[in-house]
Order: sequence, then C-alpha cells, then structure tokens
Amino acid sequence: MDELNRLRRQIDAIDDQLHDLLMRRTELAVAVGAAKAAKQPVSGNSPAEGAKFIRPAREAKILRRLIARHRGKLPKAVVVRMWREMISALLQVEGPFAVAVYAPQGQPGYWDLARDHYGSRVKILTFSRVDRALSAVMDGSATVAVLPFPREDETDSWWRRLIGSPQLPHIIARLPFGDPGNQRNPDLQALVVGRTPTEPTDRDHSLLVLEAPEPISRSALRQALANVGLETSFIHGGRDRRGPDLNLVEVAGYVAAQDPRLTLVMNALGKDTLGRDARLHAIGAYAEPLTKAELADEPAGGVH
Ligand SMILES: O=C(O)C(=O)C[C@]1(C(=O)O)C=C[C@@H](O)C=C1
Repeated sequence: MDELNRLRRQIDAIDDQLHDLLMRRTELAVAVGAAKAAKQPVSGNSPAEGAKFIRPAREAKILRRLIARHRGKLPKAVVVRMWREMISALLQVEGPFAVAVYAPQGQPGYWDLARDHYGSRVKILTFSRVDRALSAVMDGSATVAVLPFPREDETDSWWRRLIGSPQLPHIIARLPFGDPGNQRNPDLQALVVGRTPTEPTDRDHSLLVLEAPEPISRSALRQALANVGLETSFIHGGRDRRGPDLNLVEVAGYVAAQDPRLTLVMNALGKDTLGRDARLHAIGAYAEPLTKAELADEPAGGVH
C-alpha cells in the first residue's frame, strides 16, 4: 500500500472515532436536557421554554478550556466554530430555541453574529427595529435576542426596558465569543438577552443600571463601586425622550441581581436633595469573549 492510502486509512479510522464520540455526546446532551426538564417542567414547544436549557456560562467554560489546551496547526478559531455548531445543535436537540436578531435592510452584521454563534441551522427571526427584537424575547416568540452593544451617544436604549421586575429578560452573553472570521462587519459587537439565569464563569462582566432622580457624578459612582471592589469598565448616559435619565454601567466581575454590594453602593450614594434614593439594578452578565492572545495560533508552517 502506498503512503497516501496508508494515511487515508488512518483518517477513516479517526473519522469513525470522532463520529462515534459525537453520537455519544448527543446521547449525553439528551440526558442533560431530560435532567433539566425534570427540575423545571417544560410546557409545550414555545421558544420561551428554551431558557430552561441554554447555559451560556457552561458553553463559555467549555470553549476556554479547549482553546487553552489546543495544539497544532488547526486554527483555534476553527475549533471554536466547530464546537459552537455542535453545542448549539445539541441545545436545539434538548429543547425549543429561536433567536431574534436586529437585522435592518442592508445591515446583516448581527445576523452573521447570531448564525456564527448559534449555528447554521438555528431558527432566526429578523427585526428591522431593536425594540421589536427585544419584544420577541419578552413575548416568548424567541429564546434570546442579539442586540447592538450599547453606545454612549444612543437614544431610546433597549437596556432601559430591562429594569422594573425580576421576571424581565436580562443580558446573558456577548458576541462574538471567538474570532469574528469573515463576518461582513468584523468590528460589530452584540449583547444577547434572554431569560435563562446567569451563572458566573471565572471571567465575567456585569451590566448595571443606575436610576437616580438627580444626576450623580460619574466619578462618585466609580468611587462607590470601587469601594465595594467593583472596577468600572464604562458608564454611559441614558437620556430618553419619554423616561427618566438612567446610566448604564459595566463592571468587571460577576454581579447577580441580589448581590449585596448593590445595596452598599446605593447606601453610599445616599439621598438626593429631596431625600430620594438612587437605585442600582443588575441587568445581567456575560462571560468575557476569548481574547486575541487566547486565539493566537502557532506560526504557520508546513509545505506550501
Ligand atoms: O451542559 C449543559 O447544560 C448542556 O446542556 C450541554 C451543552 C453542551 O453541548 O455542552 C449544550 C447546551 C448548553 O447551553 C450548554 C452545554
């Protein structure tokens, strides 16, 4: 047998092993799905029920672990893509799932992010308005929504709708998690909103909304957060024609809705001149995406 045939025989044997393992992993995901459904009964096939199955923190931890151990010439970005396709497919084996995406005419960027993260077969509902995409999660016609990462200069910010009740959806992920690849808009960043409970990984960022009847200086807010060990990554103003001024604050680390540090910060900010309290709401957290350094590959080599 010549060398080429001998190598191809080895590849066939490996393909069989990979395929066997893939089928075995599918059986395990089915069992995981059944365990989740036993804890939280699932009623019907609505995409809203998908919140009982998706675990963004677990997905992030799987990918970080594999990328850290990866060796050889297969690009890490490809490993991420293969695992994203598999994990998302298995999530959809476990239960119903649909993604709402902000995708106005001529702006396919968020659609690319959604497809890259949730896989080539995921059901995508497109909306030409951000608030409609968020509403799809609110009304249960989508499991998650892929929305523009907030900007300082925006008005009518979608994140304003995440405060007011613990039943509301919250931020659960940031996209892209891996390399943007050949996306049509490689600089685009998105946040994902859904109803699945957030969980910490070892590297997270959390989003807070400050609701203050009178403006509070950004430096006072940064200091009050620093005093409880929370480092601010940004503070955005949130002017709105219809509602009160709110600030969006991102901090490093994981802050749950009931985190006691929020009360400490609110107390430290004190009352305004009319005796009114400032309120700080946690509106979700995301696992930090893989960094460029983590995704860096071994120098190219081999025969060309
Ligand atoms: O670990 C779980 O909870 C799973 O459901 C399995 C799995 C996976 O395929 O690894 C699939 C979907 C979840 O979002 C996270 C991970």
